[in-house]
Amino acid sequence: MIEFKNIHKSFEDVHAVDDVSLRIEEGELFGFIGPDGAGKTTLFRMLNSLLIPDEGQINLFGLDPVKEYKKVRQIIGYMPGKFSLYYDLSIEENLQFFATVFGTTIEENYHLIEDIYKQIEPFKKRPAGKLSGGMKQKLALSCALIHKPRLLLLDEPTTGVDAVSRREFWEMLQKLKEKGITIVVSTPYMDEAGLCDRVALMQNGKIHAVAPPSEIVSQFSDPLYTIKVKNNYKSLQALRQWEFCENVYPFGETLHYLDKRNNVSADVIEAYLSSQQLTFDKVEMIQPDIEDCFIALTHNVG
Ligand SMILES: Nc1ncnc2c1ncn2[C@@H]1O[C@H](COP(=O)(O)OP(=O)(O)OP(=O)(O)O)[C@@H](O)[C@H]1O
Repeated sequence: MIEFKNIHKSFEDVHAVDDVSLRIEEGELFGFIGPDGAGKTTLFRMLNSLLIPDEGQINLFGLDPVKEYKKVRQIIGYMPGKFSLYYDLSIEENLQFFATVFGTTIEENYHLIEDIYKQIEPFKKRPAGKLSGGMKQKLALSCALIHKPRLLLLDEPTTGVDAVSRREFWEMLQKLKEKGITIVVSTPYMDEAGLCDRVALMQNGKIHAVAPPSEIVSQFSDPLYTIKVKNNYKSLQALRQWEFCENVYPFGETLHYLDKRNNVSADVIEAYLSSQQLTFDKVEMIQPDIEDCFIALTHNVG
């Protein structure tokens, strides 16, 4: 079990992590979801003993990362946001290096990385600096796993990686979870939230919700509308000025709209848009996804 109790960390006047308390069970695939600057990296760096909290305690499988940092570093496989690889070393040399640092050998834990490593093994003599984003990511994951960690800590592992490699990466994480490794991952991509057992929605150093993704979505009870308009910016401004508007935001190529009244129909919204001389395709009630929930939870929160 991993437990954060009232964790605070500031950098001068920035509250990077602001009173975070939560518990992650052993064997979970747990995600921290939040935009840049939410505090995810700072939280991860305290968990793996690279930063000391200003206040609060962390319990990592019974260890205190401040007092027992040497033991903590042995049981964590950390993949930082910026790639951790040595670019002048080849694939094979990078892996060898990480195995040696942790006092193990590639052979000893090869079974753990086999599925991932065999995809890059044909290029094992190539320097890490000459690999594609997806290949670097697979190598970094292999390096983080080579000492058979109890916790795999992955800080934005899919940022800057193409869509196919992102999907493959999450499939690899599911397989590692089946092997009993606890996985804590951060991501700014809301669509990846649905692939975690539970997620924490984080912004401005605070956790706004912790639950399985399906539960977060099911708690969203307000009617939500999608509006396809010709001019998103003009329509956004007009809707924001409408007295009944609870919230409106761009969502892909459409707008998502919430009304202060509970029983408003799409026709009423269409009538308002027409009265403002705005051209639209249609207004439809839709089911929210995790991104809508994130926006709703953090709406009006400083
Ligand atoms: N060493 C530091 N010195 C000063 N400010 C910092 C430092 N590290 C982080 N911060 C600030 O703390 C806040 C949280 O940053 P953090 O890196 O933890 O967020 P994040 O969610 O990981 O986002 P990102 O993807 O941008 O790293 C940001 O405002 C950041 O500028």
